[in-house]
Amino acid sequence: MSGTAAARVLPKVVTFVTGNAKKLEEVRAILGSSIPFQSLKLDLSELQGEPEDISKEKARMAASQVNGPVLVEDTCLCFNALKGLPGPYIKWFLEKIGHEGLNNLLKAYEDKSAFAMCIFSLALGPEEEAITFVGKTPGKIVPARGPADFGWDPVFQPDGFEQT
Ligand SMILES: O=c1nc[nH]c2c1ncn2[C@H]1C[C@H](O)[C@@H](COP(=O)(O)OP(=O)(O)OP(=O)(O)O)O1
Ligand SMILES: [Mg+2]
Repeated sequence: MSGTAAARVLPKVVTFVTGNAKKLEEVRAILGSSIPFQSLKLDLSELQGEPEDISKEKARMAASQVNGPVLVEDTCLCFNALKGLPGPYIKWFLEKIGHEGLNNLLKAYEDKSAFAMCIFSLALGPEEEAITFVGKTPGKIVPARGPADFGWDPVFQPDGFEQT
């Protein structure tokens, strides 16, 4: 991050740090004007490990770059037949093997169920332990259909919905 970006960060305003424009759009729509926040586009390292640990560490890294309160979000797509994988690694799986490859991963299994998991972490500063919030949506992996403008949306059909 450049020094000028850090200088723009106001104290006591939470900075939502993401490199993903679609994600920012959704968070902005959800938070509205409920809390004062600004966004900062940083490409943070993709970490490995358990999803909650990854999210906490991501918040710590973001807070130390911003030097103030940050909110980060990490999205996992977890296949039950694969014990939760690709999970936090979905970004690279999607990039390398695409929607069809994600379906092929489950060819060997009857169970096509999956869940989308969003983990938000709020860190008040680089030295503070992040507070983590987890939300899960159950569904299943299906051949791609519908709008293809956001990540793995075309292959995930939430339970109780006819659309991906
Ligand atoms: O609602 C969603 N619907 C469909 N696809 C989604 C969604 N939300 C994230 N995605 C994609 C983006 C990325 O390929 C992977 C998560 O990786 P993830 O590290 O959380 O996102 P990212 O690196 O793009 O942004 P960030 O800079 O906030 O880490 O799933
Ligand atoms: Mg990321």
